[in-house]
Amino acid sequence: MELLQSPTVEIVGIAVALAAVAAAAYIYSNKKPRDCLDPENFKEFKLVQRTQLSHNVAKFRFALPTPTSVLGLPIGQHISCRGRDGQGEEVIKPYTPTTLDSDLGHFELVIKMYPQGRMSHHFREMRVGDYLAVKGPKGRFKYQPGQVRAFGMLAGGSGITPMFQVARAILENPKDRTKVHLIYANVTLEDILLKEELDGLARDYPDRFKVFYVLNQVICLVFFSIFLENFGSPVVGLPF
Ligand SMILES: Cc1cc2nc3c(=O)[nH]c(=O)nc-3n(C[C@H](O)[C@H](O)[C@H](O)COP(=O)(O)OP(=O)(O)OC[C@H]3O[C@@H](n4cnc5c(N)ncnc54)[C@H](O)[C@@H]3O)c2cc1C
Repeated sequence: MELLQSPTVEIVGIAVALAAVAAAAYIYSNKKPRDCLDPENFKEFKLVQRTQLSHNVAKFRFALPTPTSVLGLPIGQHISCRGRDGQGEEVIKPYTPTTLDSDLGHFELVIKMYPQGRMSHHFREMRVGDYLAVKGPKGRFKYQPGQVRAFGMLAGGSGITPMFQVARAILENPKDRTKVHLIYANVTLEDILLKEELDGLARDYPDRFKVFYVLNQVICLVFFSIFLENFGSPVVGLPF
């Protein structure tokens, strides 16, 4: 009893308690959020939001286990998604999320659904509350900041999603000074995926990001404007 009441013991006790609190706070603040992907096994993620972007394109948002969880996908890599086609047969296809690990608690896929596409059928049928089986990360390419001075990217249709993922990661990293030039081809204006987001990047990072849209139906006009923008003078003698 006497010992417990001694002021020296009390001070030591308080110091020990404070040190424990400080250590806990340090460990908590340095704890890396747990990755949710498993490269060997499919894991199920719940569809929490589905937004139709055009007649055949939709954005799917899937919840991660907690609001602070991260998917854990290295920049430049993709995931495998498993579903069932119109005949009920299993189908597995690769997709690149448009979200990064800086987006906590969820990940998003922008999917173009083809009328006869097998996995397209699965996504077309998915409703909020359904689960998607996902495995990953997959792929050999992993982006490291400063890897190159500038990226020249060429994408068509839904091939934009890997480019968007890498471009976003580069541009949103204030320590990365890499430049990105993207030529993005589609059939019509309505087919351009993520246009608002790409235009947003071009607006926010004018010195580091340039996007050029190429359309089948107005291809000459677009090449003409690309030429004007880059060389500053009208093109003479082109065959159109
Ligand atoms: C690394 C990577 C990332 C990708 N990321 C994305 C992404 O983020 N978003 C995205 O939308 N796509 C992405 N893709 C493409 C995706 O993997 C699929 O290829 C796409 O969704 C089509 O798959 P599907 O099973 O629906 O079509 P499939 O069944 O493979 O059909 C492909 C095409 O053939 C046509 N077709 C199929 N059957 C017939 C038939 N009997 N007769 C005539 N035509 C037919 C379909 O209409 C379609 O045009 C990515 C691909 C890769 C390699």
